[in-house]
Amino acid sequence: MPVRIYALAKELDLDSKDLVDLVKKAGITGKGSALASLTDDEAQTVRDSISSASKAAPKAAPAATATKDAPAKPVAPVRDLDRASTRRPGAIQVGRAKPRERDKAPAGDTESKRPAPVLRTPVLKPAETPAPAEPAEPASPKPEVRLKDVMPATPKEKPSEPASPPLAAPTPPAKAPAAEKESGKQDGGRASRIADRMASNSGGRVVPNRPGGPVRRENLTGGGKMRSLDRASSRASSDKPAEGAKARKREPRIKVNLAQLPSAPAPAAPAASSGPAQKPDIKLTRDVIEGHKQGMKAPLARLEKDDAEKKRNKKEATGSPDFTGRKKIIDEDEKPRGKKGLAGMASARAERARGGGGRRVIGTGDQDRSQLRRNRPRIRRKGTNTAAPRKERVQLELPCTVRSFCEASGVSMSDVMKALMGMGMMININSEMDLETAELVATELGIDIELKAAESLEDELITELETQEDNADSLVPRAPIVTFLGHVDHGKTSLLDYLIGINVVKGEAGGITQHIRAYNIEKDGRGVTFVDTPGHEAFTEMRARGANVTDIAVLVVAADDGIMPQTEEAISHAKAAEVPIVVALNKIDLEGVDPNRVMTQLTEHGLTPSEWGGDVEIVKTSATTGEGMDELLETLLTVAELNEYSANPDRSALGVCLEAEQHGDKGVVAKLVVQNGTLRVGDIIVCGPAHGRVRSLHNTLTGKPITEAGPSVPVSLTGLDTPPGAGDRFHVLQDISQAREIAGTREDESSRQSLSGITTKVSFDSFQDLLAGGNLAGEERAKLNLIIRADARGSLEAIDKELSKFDHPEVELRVLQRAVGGITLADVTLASASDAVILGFNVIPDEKARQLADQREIEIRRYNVIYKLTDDIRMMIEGRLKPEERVVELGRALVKQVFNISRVGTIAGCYVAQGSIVRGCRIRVSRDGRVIGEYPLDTLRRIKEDVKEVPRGMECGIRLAGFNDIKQDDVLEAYRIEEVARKLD
Ligand SMILES: Nc1nc2c(ncn2[C@@H]2O[C@H](COP(=O)(O)OP(=O)(O)OP(=O)(O)O)[C@@H](O)[C@H]2O)c(=O)[nH]1
Repeated sequence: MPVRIYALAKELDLDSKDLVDLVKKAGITGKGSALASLTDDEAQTVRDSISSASKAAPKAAPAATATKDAPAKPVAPVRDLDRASTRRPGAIQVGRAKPRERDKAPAGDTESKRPAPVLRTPVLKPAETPAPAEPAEPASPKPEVRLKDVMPATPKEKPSEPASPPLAAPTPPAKAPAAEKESGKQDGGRASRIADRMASNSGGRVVPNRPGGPVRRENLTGGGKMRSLDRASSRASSDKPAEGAKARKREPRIKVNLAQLPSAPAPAAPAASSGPAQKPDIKLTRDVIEGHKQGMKAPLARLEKDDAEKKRNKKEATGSPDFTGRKKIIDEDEKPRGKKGLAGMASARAERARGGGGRRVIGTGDQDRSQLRRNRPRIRRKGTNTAAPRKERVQLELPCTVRSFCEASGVSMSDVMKALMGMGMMININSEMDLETAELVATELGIDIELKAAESLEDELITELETQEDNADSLVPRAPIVTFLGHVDHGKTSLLDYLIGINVVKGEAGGITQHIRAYNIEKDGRGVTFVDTPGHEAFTEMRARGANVTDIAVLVVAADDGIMPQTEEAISHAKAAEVPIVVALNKIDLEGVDPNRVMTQLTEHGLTPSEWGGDVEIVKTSATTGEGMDELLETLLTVAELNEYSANPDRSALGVCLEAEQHGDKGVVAKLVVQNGTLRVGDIIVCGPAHGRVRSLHNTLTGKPITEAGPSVPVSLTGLDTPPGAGDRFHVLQDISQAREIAGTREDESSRQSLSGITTKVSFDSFQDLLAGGNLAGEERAKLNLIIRADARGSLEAIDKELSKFDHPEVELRVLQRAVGGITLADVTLASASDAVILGFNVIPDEKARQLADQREIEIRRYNVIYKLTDDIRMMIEGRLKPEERVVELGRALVKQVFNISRVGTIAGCYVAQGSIVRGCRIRVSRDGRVIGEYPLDTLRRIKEDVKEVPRGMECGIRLAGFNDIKQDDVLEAYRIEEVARKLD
């Protein structure tokens, strides 16, 4: 019976990828994936080649010292890795840090009671290797992994403990063959094969312990007890004291030496304060502080000055006349009391000047006058700026109004308004400023601004739910979610119907899938969830909304049709989603079909069948006869098993809405897929702009009510207030008011965005900017996603060849899709979901594609010369996109009739369908979606009259300069070339 490589690898306890390599080495070709099947003979060949390699491996001999009489050997058991980690090619495989619960075996468990633990052949250092059976064969010169690296010491182990005597002496070499035979019987030589594999994988550097003997934990650890590798190895090496000592010397042991804590003296209690708390001698008055802020000198300087003045006044008071015209200042203490006459009058005036308060007048200089001014009660005048003092570093929460900006920054309202007007913005004080405006104003006013988006409930709750990591112990395997993609009528729905045992095809209007269907079925106790979409746009649309619900994509290709345009698109969409692809080569029952032709086509599209040495599984199916259906299901389950899809059913549910509609009687019915957690009736959920309490859940296949839905289960749900969109994610919350608030905020946000048309798609300019700004620094290499459409396969190949020459250390060009033909809606959807730029070579977008591209701001760059295309990419990468010649589209006209007039040429009678046709413009002629040429407009006439412009809805006659081969139904696009300076240069 044929056996899959994956299953054989399991049987041999090898990594599937390693076995694929071994199969190749064994001379069996066309088995490129772990899912490929081997016939009995091939499987036997592989087994034989592995065992012969094991015999040939020189490193096998040393381990032959092991016998069943020597249960404790210097061998380190290495636990098998998580299967996920073994999938990584080339990874050094060491034991899992924390074994899963199901992997743990109770101590003393016997081999027969528990499933055989998967043990890896140990790898020893040469010094630690027991005496080789055949001394002539050299030990590995350069060990790959050390024992202590692969086996952590048990907690009980004392690393510094001297090596104890060996538990069992190495078996004499003479006994080795018998031992090998004996042990080989026990496990069918599996360990031998593993040993061989490791020996061969490492190019003979790895020394397996026992090529023929069973590798059991009990054997290795002395009756089930874990033993330190170090100890085991030291025991082994103790047979050869010199070598063992050397090994010990080389192998540093881990010593845990804890330094003794110094006996620090107890901190002395603070001395009790003896007196009252000390108070400052001098208290600066408010005036002094204020004055100092305005540049007034320190009080000491002032006191010195006062002192000097006092002395001078004293002199003057003792007889010298005041020639300076200044008022004489007399110290109160020195004032001659009871003076009469002039002196008395002067003193009385001085007294009045002092205000009679007994306060000392310090002086009458400018400084004093300003102080007097400051002492006056302040009068608050109308219109005075009351804003907080201007700050340098401003923190602002977005969204902010002009008012809140002023308040936060301390800048006057008039200054902010002036700055806004200077930028051509006439907004009022309560207007909201977006991030960009706020930054511009801040720059204009020289304020350092730090803008903080206000933390919303969305961030707080939803982000937390999305990023919440599940404990490894709580994860259980879940059913894979499988999506069918392919060209129309290739049999997606029929296949799904057959698999789930219903017949939907007959019921479909016009035989075309109109709705997304999702069903969960069970096969041999394992579940699979199937999703059938009306087209790959729906699949990609979901990705565009960040809801990549698919685990595995089944590409359905009808064997009679082969790869069709929509198949090509589906391939690109599945590849862009980065999910495993399984091909169902359907309608294989039809007569005369040639599977090889389709397989060749698939190879050309980068999907090499596993039977041709690639890694894509191709299953020949017939939805009519049922041929290959079991194999398809089996393949899907195997892929799922290899990928180990898991989820935590014990957390609150989250998932994706596939579609929703308003029913007259039931209200909103939404079809959801639970991706993680369990959804229950009564749960409060928020899904896009909708929220509510789950009123009912129904099985999507049987329609029966259910109370809960676990991971990967699709359900029909009622209870939401409004229909969410396809691809909207749902979350379960604890509080209905929170759900309401989040849904409301989303609704507001989406209407705000649809009004402002904000999108953040990538363009050459923005990409160049990101590169220049180092915003992509986090990534190893910035990826520029491209979708290429060309007029012919030859052009595509030429473009491919040119693009392959780009080898930039920082930028990786990733072509998501390359196809022949005009730019379609699907291209724009894919570009939108994958942040790609569309490059059209001699092709034009159709009307729907153009509209969607405008709406979502997807950049479509069109070229008619290959070197211009490659030049643009090169210059963008090098950050020197020149001011470009931008094509300004003016309008398009359809050729209704053609008139050939002798001596005049061909006149196209046209109807202007969009924009207008303007004199002096250039005309691009397209036929069947392909550009066939670009020519200057020669004559533009309306009813025999030369006119300057013909607007939309009118008819006109057009003659082109240098082109007379216009045909009916040609599309004429009028454009003008403008030189536009690049935005950011
Ligand atoms: N002979 C033959 N006919 C098939 C097979 N599978 C599907 N068909 C027929 O092909 C036609 C299209 O099948 P559908 O299952 O509706 O194809 P589809 O890909 O789902 O089409 P859309 O829903 O339009 O995307 C139907 O008439 C089927 O009966 C097959 O394996 N063999």
